[in-house]
Amino acid sequence: MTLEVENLTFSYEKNLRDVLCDVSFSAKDGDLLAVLGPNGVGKSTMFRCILGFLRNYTGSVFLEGADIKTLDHKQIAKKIAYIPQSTFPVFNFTVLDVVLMGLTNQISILSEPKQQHVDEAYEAMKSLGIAHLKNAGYGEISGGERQLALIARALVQKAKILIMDEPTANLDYGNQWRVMRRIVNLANDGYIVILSTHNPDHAFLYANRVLMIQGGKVIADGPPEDVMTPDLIRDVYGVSVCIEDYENVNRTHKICIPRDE
Ligand SMILES: Nc1ncnc2c1ncn2[C@@H]1O[C@H](COP(=O)(O)OP(=O)(O)OP(=O)(O)O)[C@@H](O)[C@H]1O
Repeated sequence: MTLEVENLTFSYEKNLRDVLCDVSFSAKDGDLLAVLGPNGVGKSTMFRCILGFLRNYTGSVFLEGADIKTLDHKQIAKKIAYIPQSTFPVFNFTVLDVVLMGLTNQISILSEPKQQHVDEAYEAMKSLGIAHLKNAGYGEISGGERQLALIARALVQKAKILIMDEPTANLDYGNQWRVMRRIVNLANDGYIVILSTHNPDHAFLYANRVLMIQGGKVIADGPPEDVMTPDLIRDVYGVSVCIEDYENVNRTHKICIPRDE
């Protein structure tokens, strides 16, 4: 699987400033790409373009060589699963219903799901520690639990590319580690994972590549240790950091995963 983004340029309204400007990058099997950048620089907008939600951009997005604009949402959903930043519920489905939506390429949400699909959804929920919530209303669980439900929904979709918009933003410390470990395992299994995060530790420790975005432009793309220098972080975020703590970390995927309790 390959994803190629070429010279992506987008503005929400004609004659307004470009939110994305000439963004180019590519990702291949096994990449865990962390997209970093301050609030409002265009990370979610870039994801929406890649996913085909926004189409009036210039430039191109190629999914396995096919221009994404030629694919409909179902075709895209077979290859890309998306975890949105907002977990706000629109309808009060049960948690199980929401997770089953990840299988809508295989089942109709209007018919009764097969036991096999329910089992699959249940296993995904169990692996994320939310199986006990299966009959709870999606609108009646916490923000972190909703985020885990959306991750479970993406997992059952079995798409080889996962685009995750701040997937750990609502999670407690333990769940952050568990979800990051799961993400790393997926990348080790050959999935392409592209995630935005405001947690530089996650990017530094787990990603094999970091894309730094500022003002809608990619200002750096490379291994974390090359991109996340104190100078660049000061330029982008206006804060001084010390990265010495990471110096002795063997930043390979497997070693940085905390051991199971
Ligand atoms: N629907 C919209 N209509 C007009 N402008 C929008 C819309 N959505 C986002 N924007 C603007 O586009 C810019 C980029 O927003 P985007 O959500 O992509 O940023 P982001 O990097 O994901 O930010 P954050 O880290 O805060 O989530 C911002 O200036 C935002 O105000």
